[in-house]
Amino acid sequence: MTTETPLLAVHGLTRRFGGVTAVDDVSFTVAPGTVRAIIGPNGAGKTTLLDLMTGFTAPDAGRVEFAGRDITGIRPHRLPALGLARTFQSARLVGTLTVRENVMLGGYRFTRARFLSDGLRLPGTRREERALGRRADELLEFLELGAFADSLAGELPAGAQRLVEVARGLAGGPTLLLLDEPAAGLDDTETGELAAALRAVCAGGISLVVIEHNIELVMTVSDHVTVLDAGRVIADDVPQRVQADPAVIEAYLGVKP
Ligand SMILES: Nc1ncnc2c1ncn2[C@@H]1O[C@H](COP(=O)(O)OP(=O)(O)OP(=O)(O)O)[C@@H](O)[C@H]1O
Repeated sequence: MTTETPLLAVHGLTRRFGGVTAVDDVSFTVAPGTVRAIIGPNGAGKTTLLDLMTGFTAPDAGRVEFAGRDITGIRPHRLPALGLARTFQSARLVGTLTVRENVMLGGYRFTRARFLSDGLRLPGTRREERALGRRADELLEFLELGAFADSLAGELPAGAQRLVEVARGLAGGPTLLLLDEPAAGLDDTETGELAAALRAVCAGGISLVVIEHNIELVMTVSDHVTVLDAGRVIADDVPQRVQADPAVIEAYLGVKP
């Protein structure tokens, strides 16, 4: 891969559900160490697009390349080993586990061999677990969450929980992390802290794709923004230009500016 090669390239992705084209010929790229936000009104196709990029849904047309390799239709559990991780709106933290344990969960590789060695508690497994714990502590320090490592995740404020989800996403050492509405339910202060953390992650060389409704977060963290409406890309530009784009304003507000 050359420095010009995008880390992620989405070409003409299309997915229909009956008469609805949820994602309609969508293309974009993500360069190494950059942030691309995907925004759009409710029902625009954002979640379907994320599912298409991560093998949870098969496309009717188009393809996805990651680090120069075609990953279209790949089984989702194979992605972490390639360096692609994802957070889920529907899979928040395990409230009854500590923050450290939650982050460690993101680093496990669930294979048949692993299942057996874990069950037998072999020495290699214990070594690996200690390494995962150290990695979790490093990530928590990096995200300024070290003081919470032994707290139960369910007892943390919403903003800190969302940062722990980012740490869990990073635990497997991805080069690309896809975040599904990381700012949902956060107040302005918490959103600002999340934005700073995401910029720090990116400065460390990790690329991000962020699906988000919170425009404040999108404007602060993104290098590029893709705007979807009814499955189609209606804008693809830097945040300042997207914010001023008449088609984007119309899609969001339902009025011509
Ligand atoms: N499994 C499915 N079966 C039928 N229709 C679906 C399915 N998944 C999504 N759709 C439809 O595809 C379109 C895009 O949905 P999608 O959830 O991807 O949008 P979204 O931008 O993520 O919306 P939101 O912001 O509300 O989460 C919608 O019209 C939705 O009803």
